[in-house]
Amino acid sequence: MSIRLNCLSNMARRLNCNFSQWSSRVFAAEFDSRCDPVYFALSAQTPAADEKQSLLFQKLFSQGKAYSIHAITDDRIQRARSYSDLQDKLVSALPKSCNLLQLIAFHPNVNNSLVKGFFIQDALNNAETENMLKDLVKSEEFHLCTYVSSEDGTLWQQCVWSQRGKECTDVTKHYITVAAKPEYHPSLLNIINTVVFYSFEDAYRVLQECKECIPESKEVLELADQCLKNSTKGRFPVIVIEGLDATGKTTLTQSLQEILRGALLRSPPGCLSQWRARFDAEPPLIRRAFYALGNYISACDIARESAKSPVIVDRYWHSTAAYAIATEVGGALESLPSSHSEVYRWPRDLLTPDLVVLLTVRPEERARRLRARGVEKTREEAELEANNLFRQKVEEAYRRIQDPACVVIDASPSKEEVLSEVLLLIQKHCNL
Ligand SMILES: Nc1ncnc2c1ncn2[C@@H]1O[C@H](COP(=O)(O)OP(=O)(O)O)[C@@H](O)[C@H]1O
Ligand SMILES: Nc1ccn([C@H]2C[C@H](O)[C@@H](COP(=O)(O)OP(=O)(O)O)O2)c(=O)n1
Repeated sequence: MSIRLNCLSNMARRLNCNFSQWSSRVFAAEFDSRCDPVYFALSAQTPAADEKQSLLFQKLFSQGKAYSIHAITDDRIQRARSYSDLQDKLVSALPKSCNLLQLIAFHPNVNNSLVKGFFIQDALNNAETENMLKDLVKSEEFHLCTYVSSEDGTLWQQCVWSQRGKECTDVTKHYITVAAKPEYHPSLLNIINTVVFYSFEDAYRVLQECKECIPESKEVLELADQCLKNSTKGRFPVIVIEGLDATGKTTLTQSLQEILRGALLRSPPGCLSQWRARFDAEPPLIRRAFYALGNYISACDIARESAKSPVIVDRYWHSTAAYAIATEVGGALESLPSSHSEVYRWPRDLLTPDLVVLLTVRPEERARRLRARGVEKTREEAELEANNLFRQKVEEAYRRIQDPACVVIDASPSKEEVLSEVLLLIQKHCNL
């Protein structure tokens, strides 16, 4: 995997890559999101042979032939979209003998230094694989490396491939050494301003940069332009109901609206519904900026309505941040940023509700509710199984968000019991 992504912006510099610019990057190849990645770095000098290291590297590099590839561009929108395109191309076109791993390169402790790519193990050393990857490099959008061992198989080198005229040749070689496991999972480096946005301007800027490639962005930006950036809450309480799918948000918010004679709003607001699927299909940078702007647009409605009556909101900032963090952070529950991390802070310029209630339900009860909704049993069970870790991560991220923190309610009991518990909470927190 190249180490130079955000340093080099043109072909000339790519061919004459300066080793010092990228030697400090660490690479992480992930076999399975539940296990630690294999961390490695590059070295200009021949490293001392090390038995443990060579065993680790054999697992990575010696399965037939190994390659790494990533998109090259300084433009963050293009880079995010190229990564998604590359993933689609690799998944559909690589021979079945290939094993596709996530490979990330990063500068330890440097925010937003993370570059995503792929590591490919081709057990059968298939000519088709190499041809396909070389074709991708010809587009000059991607950067390709191969990995070769010394004759005795104890040392490994990374060869950087480049397109020269019509030929694809290896231009530079560097030794590979084991890198220390970083204190935090490297995915944490790319949360702030890449998947979670802490101001209107930061989210707005992403969609502005998308205007050319996603024309729908202009319409979303126009709606955002109409909303007051610092919407001030009225005198009536604002109550947000949060929770995973099928925890009972719709049921509860409707009952609360009736009982409190309030306004029922949601984020993203109805005016964005027509573009939701469009932005859901985009990479996290763009998709999450869309949801972040949705909160600011909802905040305008909340400000207006809370001058007239209590306001109940179905999902808001907690959902935006919790899903974004849980999706971005690879690995186990323990990989989530620690409770006091700044990623759990509330955006300074976003209207703050009086109460945020998080509905949680036991997994069996959630499965029962989904069944009652008519979701096919086997598919739903498979989904639950596959997403169990993800669901735990989202729920844990919800619980860690601060100022305001959410009040957690067990929503497994009957609808009436859940409603009366939440009404008690509202009385206590909102003087109603
Ligand atoms: N407390 C409850 N006890 C039993 N079933 C419930 C309860 N709350 C909601 N449900 C049912 O669970 C399903 C999911 O609820 P819903 O309100 O649509 O959740 P969400 O909006 O969070 O996806 C619906 O069929 C609903 O009738
Ligand atoms: N305010 C919000 C609401 C939803 N989201 C995102 C977070 C998740 O990716 C999805 C969850 O939406 P989902 O369709 O499961 O939820 P509902 O069925 O609308 O309750 O939307 C958000 O980022 N911000």
